[in-house]
Amino acid sequence: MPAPLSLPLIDLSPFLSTRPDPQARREVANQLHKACVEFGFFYCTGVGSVVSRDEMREALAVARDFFNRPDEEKAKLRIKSGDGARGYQRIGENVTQYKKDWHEGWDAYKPLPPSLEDPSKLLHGPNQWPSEPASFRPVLERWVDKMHVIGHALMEATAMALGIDVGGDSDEWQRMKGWVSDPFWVMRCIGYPPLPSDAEGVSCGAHKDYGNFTLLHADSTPGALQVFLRDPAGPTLEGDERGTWIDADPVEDAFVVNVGEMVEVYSAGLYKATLHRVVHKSPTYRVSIPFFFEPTLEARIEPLPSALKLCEKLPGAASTAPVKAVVYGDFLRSKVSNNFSLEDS
Ligand SMILES: O=C(O)CCC(=O)C(=O)O
Ligand SMILES: [Fe+2]
Repeated sequence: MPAPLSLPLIDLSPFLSTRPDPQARREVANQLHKACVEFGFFYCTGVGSVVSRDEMREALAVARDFFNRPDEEKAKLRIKSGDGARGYQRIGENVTQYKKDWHEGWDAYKPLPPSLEDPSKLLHGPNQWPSEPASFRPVLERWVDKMHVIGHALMEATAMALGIDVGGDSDEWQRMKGWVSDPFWVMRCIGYPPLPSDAEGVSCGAHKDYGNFTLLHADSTPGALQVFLRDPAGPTLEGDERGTWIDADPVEDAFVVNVGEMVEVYSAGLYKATLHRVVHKSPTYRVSIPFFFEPTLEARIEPLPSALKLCEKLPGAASTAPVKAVVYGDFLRSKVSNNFSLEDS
């Protein structure tokens, strides 16, 4: 029997070091290129200079403590119909492909300047931070800052992976940096009770992430997150793609990173956003914290010339349909408004 496939591990430390080693960076960029063409997913290690093991534990602990709070307390933070995005959702309120997801969640987005805040407008409300546990907000605000450091490092590694010169002032690298000059980040805390055998959906239905990079930190529960490996001869049909579901079990001190649909656009279809889902059946309460390192709302994301050149060299890996430019904010608004159950019970 062939060994079960697992996602590649990439040590990002050369991109986080203050003393750059060009050869080490080149090697990481090459690994990233291969991982993004083949999987759209990888484990990111070597982040200890940014986030310690204790901080990783603490982030999960405050999220778990929040989910343990009484339902009435969590309900006060429920996502309101106006902003439609920031706050708490009970089990079943998040919907993927018309099926209710078996998880509860709390979502925060980059805050808007007070002059632009308007809770009656999609995404324009304030974040609804819980007051208990008291350390929830300071711990997770620090987390947001740290995820930005890793996000920017991933951006540089991706530029190199696409063959872009990041040392000088190349126009393409300037453009990429501009796209993430003020990321419209999203952070979710997700709590997964065991999936009942009669649930109509799964813990989190199969989907692709829509933005730039997702940095997922989850507790040690195995057999929950699954990634769809595209394979024309694979046993499973998901939408119009054939492939195989593989487990993406947690690796200590590593993030699970995946590329979203915006990377697919600027890499001209070379680095594909990949379907993933959560099917959590074991009898524990699983907690995860995906952080979405996204473009600025105004960024007009378009296929990069270097990516188009690479596609000519790798015709099999590239997208068959031409990839169109999109303004990230427009794309995001269309996605967010589709994500929630319409029931208001
Ligand atoms: O909880 C997880 O492992 C994955 C969550 C996820 O895919 C998402 O929120 O986009
Ligand atoms: Fe996801």
